[in-house]
Amino acid sequence: MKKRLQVAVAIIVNNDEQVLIARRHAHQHQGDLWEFPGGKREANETRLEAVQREIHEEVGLQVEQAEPLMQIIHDYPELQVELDVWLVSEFSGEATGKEGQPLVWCPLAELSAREFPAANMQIIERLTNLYLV
Ligand SMILES: Nc1nc2c([nH]c(=O)n2[C@@H]2O[C@H](COP(=O)(O)OP(=O)(O)OP(=O)(O)O)[C@@H](O)[C@H]2O)c(=O)[nH]1
Ligand SMILES: [Mg+2]
Repeated sequence: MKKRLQVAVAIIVNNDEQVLIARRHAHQHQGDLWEFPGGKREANETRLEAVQREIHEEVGLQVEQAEPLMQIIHDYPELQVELDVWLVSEFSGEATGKEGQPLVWCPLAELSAREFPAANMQIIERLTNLYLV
């Protein structure tokens, strides 16, 4: 059986309609691609706690309020991921790459020009519709 990972990811949009993206390290799964910050949910954690913890650990922001946006199950050849995608409506702090990863506030209109893992395609489509229509 393939491994299945539950992954909490955050769509963090600022007042200039830019979304926070990070570049995955070369050695990671789906390396060198852009991602929305987040990571694997731990046992004993709710989905909301997972996204709050991951965002604090990876980019140093406090998630003050977030709403579930969508869930995506995607099969990579080597593993299956369940992306639990949150739209962060309120946050505080300054974003920094706590794990040495490059961070960019990317204008929503330019998201589709970046390379993301295949599982992210539906998210990009959804965001484009939400904000640019
Ligand atoms: N964070 C994040 N992971 C994603 C995205 N899209 C996607 O397919 N993934 C996949 O989700 C899985 C888990 O994410 P992760 O590597 O961030 O997990 P993590 O922060 O707990 O990493 P760690 O194992 O180094 O502690 C990876 O296999 C990654 O390729 C995305 O937009 N953001
Ligand atoms: Mg991560």
